[in-house]
Amino acid sequence: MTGLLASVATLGEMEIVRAGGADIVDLKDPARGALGAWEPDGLRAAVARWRSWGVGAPQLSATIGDQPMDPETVLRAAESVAATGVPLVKLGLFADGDAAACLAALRPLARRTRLIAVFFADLGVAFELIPAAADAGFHGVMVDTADKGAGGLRQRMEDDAIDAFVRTARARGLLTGLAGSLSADDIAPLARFEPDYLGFRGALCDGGRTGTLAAARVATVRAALRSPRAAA
Ligand SMILES: O=C[C@H](O)COP(=O)(O)O
Repeated sequence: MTGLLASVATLGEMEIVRAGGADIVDLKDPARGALGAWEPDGLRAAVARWRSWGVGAPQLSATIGDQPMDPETVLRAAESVAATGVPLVKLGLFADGDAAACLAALRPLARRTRLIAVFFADLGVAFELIPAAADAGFHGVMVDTADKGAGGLRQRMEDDAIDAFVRTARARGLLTGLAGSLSADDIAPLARFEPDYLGFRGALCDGGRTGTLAAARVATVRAALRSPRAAA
């Protein structure tokens, strides 16, 4: 079954999505961009909260912020998030620099932290960077959207290309995730491609992705992921 990655902006939201059955609790500040980062103090508090959950807890991930594609900058940001104890660190591959050099620069960190490279459907997905991420020791790859006002994943990327992304990544042993202004209606069509996770923020909130996360919305998405055909 495809799992639920739920992006949260506060400790209170962490508890809501944990109670709602999220498989990955993803620490992200949506007001700061597509991959907006929490402050280090907040990350440390979130790690402490996550550890207090004990056995059976969902996984914990965090984003490093929308960083320019400069290897030193990206490495520093990823190391600073990893240093807080977050076990899964997500970083975006933007179109403004040398993403391949950034992936290579992260190789030492990938030996001690599980890294997820996030591609952006609306910036153009460079398929050749999927094996580059695997070669650098990354744990997984996702596709998301960078411009949250410009349509969801399925408006910005053809189904065939989404399918090819998942298959290419899986063939390299990478964990796979799909996100990008997804709604419950996107679950059945995307579940067909059997990604490991679908990621959500906006659909979980009253008032859009910078609004208030609502338990009822989490329940709707969780149920649709359990029975995608019934939800179609
Ligand atoms: O990683 C998943 C994202 O937080 C999805 O955010 P979104 O549903 O608002 O595009």
